Amino acid sequence: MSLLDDPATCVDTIDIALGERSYPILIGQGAPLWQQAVQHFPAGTSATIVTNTTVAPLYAEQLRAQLAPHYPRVDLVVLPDGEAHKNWQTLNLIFDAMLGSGADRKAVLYALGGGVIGDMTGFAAACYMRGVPFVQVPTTLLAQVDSSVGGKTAINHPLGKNMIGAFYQPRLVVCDLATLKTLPQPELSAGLAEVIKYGPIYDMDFFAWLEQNIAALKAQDGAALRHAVRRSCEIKAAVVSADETESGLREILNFGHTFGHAIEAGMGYGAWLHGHAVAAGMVLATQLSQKLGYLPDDRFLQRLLALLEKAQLPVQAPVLDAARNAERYLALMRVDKKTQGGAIRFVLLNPPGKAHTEKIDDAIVADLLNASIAA
Ligand SMILES: NC(=O)c1ccc[n+]([C@@H]2O[C@H](COP(=O)([O-])OP(=O)(O)OC[C@H]3O[C@@H](n4cnc5c(N)ncnc54)[C@H](O)[C@@H]3O)[C@@H](O)[C@H]2O)c1
Ligand SMILES: O=C(O)C(=O)C[C@@H](O)[C@H](O)[C@H](O)COP(=O)(O)O
Ligand SMILES: [Zn+2]
Repeated sequence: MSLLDDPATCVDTIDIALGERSYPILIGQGAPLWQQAVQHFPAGTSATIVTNTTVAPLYAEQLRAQLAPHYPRVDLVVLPDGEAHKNWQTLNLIFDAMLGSGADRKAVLYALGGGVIGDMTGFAAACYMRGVPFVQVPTTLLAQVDSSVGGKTAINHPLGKNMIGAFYQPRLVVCDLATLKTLPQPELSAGLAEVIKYGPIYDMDFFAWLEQNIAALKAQDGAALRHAVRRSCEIKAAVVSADETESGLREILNFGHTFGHAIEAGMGYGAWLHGHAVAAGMVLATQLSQKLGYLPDDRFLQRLLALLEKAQLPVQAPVLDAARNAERYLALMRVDKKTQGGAIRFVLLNPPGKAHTEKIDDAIVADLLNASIAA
């Protein structure tokens, strides 16, 4: 499909190739999208829509109307909204509702919302009666370009982000671009951070396209958004299809996240949006790449800073501890899932467009943090 096709009717399909766990990502809007989506709904004895208090009044009835002809029963679970609720207590609300309504192991879960709902619903699907099918219906830009794809599901632990979870793939991802119209600006920016991430780790032509089109994206131009969602999903699909469970290549999707997750946990979950923390984390990871000699000069850093600022994203990481800031960051980052034998491993650029992961001495990272984060 080209950008010239009618955005109101065309539906893009991207396939995640994982053998028997393969599934399509459908990108479009309204009736044409859902006419295709229904053909991929998993069969089941019931459907349970999991959503939150913000998204339910906006889109739950629309989704229920799509599901009702296909399932004997459609249930609705409405969770509290926010990253602070991505925990065991909230996860249990899903199990309580499913057991209470008699959902059996042929039940199908539908995650309707952003990444928090998607990650928790996916984890619930992985666990309920040892595994039931689930479908992602992402309604934030971040969820459409990243979290709904690839099967990482999790809840947070006070000591670390996404620490309890499973790799568990959805059966289908349905990205309805029309839902983005109600997204508040800070959430749109948060999604743009993960879109921008795909440039330096994989595709600098896409980064250049983003530099040219950032104003259109911020203005929610339909064709620009569709291209950004499609290209992001293509890149994520290629990476996940090559390395489903992050034994190597998939780590590049964590660019900026070693620092970013420390910011989220250190500031308290919900104080910094995930995408905002990733933006500040990408700046630090780029500075680290430069400090290690992988970037010849600061030209890419300056381009990244300019693009993030135009996307209304933070470029300055916060102080987590006034007295011992670097030590606090290092302690939080040591819990990162990429850490091996106590050594923190960072995703670095070498050059922009290509990334690798490497153990870096604490002293080098502490120097960077002390220089980059004003006390
Ligand atoms: N599994 C993965 O691969 C992966 C990838 C990236 C991020 N994540 C996780 O995703 C989470 C962040 O996701 P997020 O940025 O979508 O945050 P979110 O899920 O908290 O959603 C952001 C806010 O937007 C609201 N919202 C959702 N859709 C809306 C709409 N259409 N209109 C108006 N409001 C709407 C939500 O209720 C919430 O208040 C983090 O927990 C992060 O760790 C996971
Ligand atoms: O899909 C992946 O792989 C990613 O790393 C995508 C990230 O944007 C996402 O935030 C993910 O949840 C982080 O994974 P984690 O394993 O570091 O918790
Ligand atoms: Zn992320």
